[in-house]
Amino acid sequence: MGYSLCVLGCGTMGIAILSGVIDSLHTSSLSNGFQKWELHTPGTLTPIPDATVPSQFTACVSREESAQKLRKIFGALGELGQSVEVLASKNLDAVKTADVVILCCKPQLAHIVLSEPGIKEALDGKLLISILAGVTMHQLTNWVLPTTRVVRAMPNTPCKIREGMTVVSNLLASEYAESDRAVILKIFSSIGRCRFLEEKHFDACTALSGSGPAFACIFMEAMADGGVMMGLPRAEALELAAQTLQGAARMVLQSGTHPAQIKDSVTTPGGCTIAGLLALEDGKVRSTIARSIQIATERASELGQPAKK
Ligand SMILES: NC(=O)C1=CN([C@@H]2O[C@H](COP(=O)(O)OP(=O)(O)OC[C@H]3O[C@@H](n4cnc5c(N)ncnc54)[C@H](OP(=O)(O)O)[C@@H]3O)[C@@H](O)[C@H]2O)C=CC1
Ligand SMILES: O=C(O)[C@@H]1CCC=N1
Repeated sequence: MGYSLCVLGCGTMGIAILSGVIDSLHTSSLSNGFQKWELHTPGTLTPIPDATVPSQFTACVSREESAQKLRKIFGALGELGQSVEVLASKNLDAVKTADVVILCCKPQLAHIVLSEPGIKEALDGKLLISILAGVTMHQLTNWVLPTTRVVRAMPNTPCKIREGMTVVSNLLASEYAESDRAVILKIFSSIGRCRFLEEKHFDACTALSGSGPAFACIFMEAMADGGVMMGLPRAEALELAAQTLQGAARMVLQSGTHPAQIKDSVTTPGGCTIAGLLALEDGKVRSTIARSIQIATERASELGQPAKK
């Protein structure tokens, strides 16, 4: 029916991706792994298996303690009819039985994980999706056999609630490019938005959307703090801040409204919004936020690279 998906290094991001994908299988009409129905013989509808939908899941970690935690997390998802096999220090067994592998370990461990005896061979002819910040296609393709199809993806933590943003590097030409693209789109579109971009943009994407939830949450927390300063209860202040950011973001995404237009429409002449905006500008908020993306991009480019002497 479907294929076997292995998450190699199932920590924060691995859990976010697997949880989102399994949730999407449960809630979508594709949950049975069939794409559509076909009229084979008159009056008989036969399901066509969807080869882009995963149906078996493996999560790999290094420590048994982490495996125990994952079994609890994914045990709950088992009630949705999907089970995840959790393995500690058994990467080779997992990769051997997988069709598609998502590499989610720390960037500095990538080479060690991929050089474990037998892993290269186990990845032969398979699709390897790396979500590691800073580890380049050039490095990854050097660490596997030429027959392994490698692609980079940069997702973010909201994948866990299927509101993620994932950027995927353009696929290398191969006879599998089209089917790989379909598999990748199925995984990452099921847990949020997904778009393809050239690899040269990856460090910037890592900073903007990969790290972005952390930056957005600093802004959100600060807005809530301001509300608390002015006497709002903490919980309500946070709800107001979060829903306001979500609303503004949805206006941009859904109707294509430019952020400056939204800002202008909120800003009544002589009103309170312009007073607040000027205070923000006094604090150089725009350059501070833009510089944080610049600095994070520069740091992303160093991750997974040999330390400079
Ligand atoms: N966090 C984020 O928001 C994002 C992270 N990324 C990228 O995702 C990757 C993972 O980040 P994150 O999830 O935060 O990190 P975590 O530390 O949460 O997860 C790393 C996982 O790797 C496992 N691991 C360690 N050594 C091995 C090994 N030898 N074999 C198999 N598994 C191993 C760990 O298991 P154990 O606990 O047993 O050691 C752990 O489960 C990084 O490369 C990062 O750049 C990309 C986008 C967003
Ligand atoms: O902080 C990091 O290095 C990772 C990559 C993007 C988000 N978290």
